[in-house]
Amino acid sequence: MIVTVTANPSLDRTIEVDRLRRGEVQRAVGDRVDPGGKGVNVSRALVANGHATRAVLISGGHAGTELLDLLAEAGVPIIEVPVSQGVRSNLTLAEADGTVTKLNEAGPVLRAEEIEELLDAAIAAPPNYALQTPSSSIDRPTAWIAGCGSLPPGVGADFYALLVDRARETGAATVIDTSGAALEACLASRPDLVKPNLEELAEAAHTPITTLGDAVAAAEALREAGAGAVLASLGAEGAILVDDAGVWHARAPLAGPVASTVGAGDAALAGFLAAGGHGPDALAAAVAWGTAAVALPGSVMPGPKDIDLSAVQVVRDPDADHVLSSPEAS
Ligand SMILES: O=P(O)(O)OC[C@@]1(O)O[C@H](CO)[C@@H](O)[C@@H]1O
Repeated sequence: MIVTVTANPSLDRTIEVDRLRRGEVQRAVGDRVDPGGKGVNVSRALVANGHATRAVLISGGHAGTELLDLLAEAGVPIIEVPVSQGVRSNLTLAEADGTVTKLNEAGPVLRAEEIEELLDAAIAAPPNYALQTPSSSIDRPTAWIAGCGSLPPGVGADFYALLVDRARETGAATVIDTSGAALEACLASRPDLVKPNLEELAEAAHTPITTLGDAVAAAEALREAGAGAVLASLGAEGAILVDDAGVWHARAPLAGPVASTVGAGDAALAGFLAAGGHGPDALAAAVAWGTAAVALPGSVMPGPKDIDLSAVQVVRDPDADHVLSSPEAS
């Protein structure tokens, strides 16, 4: 069972234009609405591939109602924590050449009691972690709590640190996918895994990253600060996994043109957890799921027919001098 926790979910609106011309009135050539927020996307990807999950999220306002309706349509089991202000809407402007401009709202201001209810809901679902995960087998956990995404106003940067501390009491393993102060603050609580993208990794390690060696060194710095393992998504360059057992790099060729990079990192995390959340096979799954997501519009999550594990190449101790290309958008 993989429980995702999204403190700042969103209704993701995607507007497609041939080419964005700032300051002009333009007609969209396409549009779509997806349920959004990083943890929500991880749960959507898991459901699309037949894995057990629950999405714990806040809900409120018209956007929140629409978000819950879309999740029900997609068959995503949810635990909602009603809040007084409305869930945000995030806007993606997608141009024909693959350029993506993303405008994310800050999100609703949460009250102290709403934050507490969200933490309680995360820990309460499901109630039988201890049965699923003997405390000594954290290397191969069967239950994960995944805290994903930005934190809305009113939520302290220590939210994920609190989540990790409380999750530990349940026997579940923890993964945190966030950025900035929230990522740095969670490390002291020693999450089992963190999943930054390239920019988030560089920011958290306070170092520029231009080569694979730089990325591995930054991941090691996050491990020294408390993370058990680091799964870093590197956009077109695939992903690296750095843990107690070693360093691996995996990548896969794109199957077709880039439709949308939004949510690709979330699909990658879902693939990693679905494949056991540990080791090079899980890394290969992460890259297969993430690569499949890039070929799909908006933040559509890939299903089994989209995912090609055989196209992924995994290398142990990759070439540290390899210069990385484009950063990931998410
Ligand atoms: O503002 P955050 O929480 O960092 O990111 C939110 C978001 O951009 O992440 C998902 C893609 O990863 C989208 O569904 C959503 O709009």
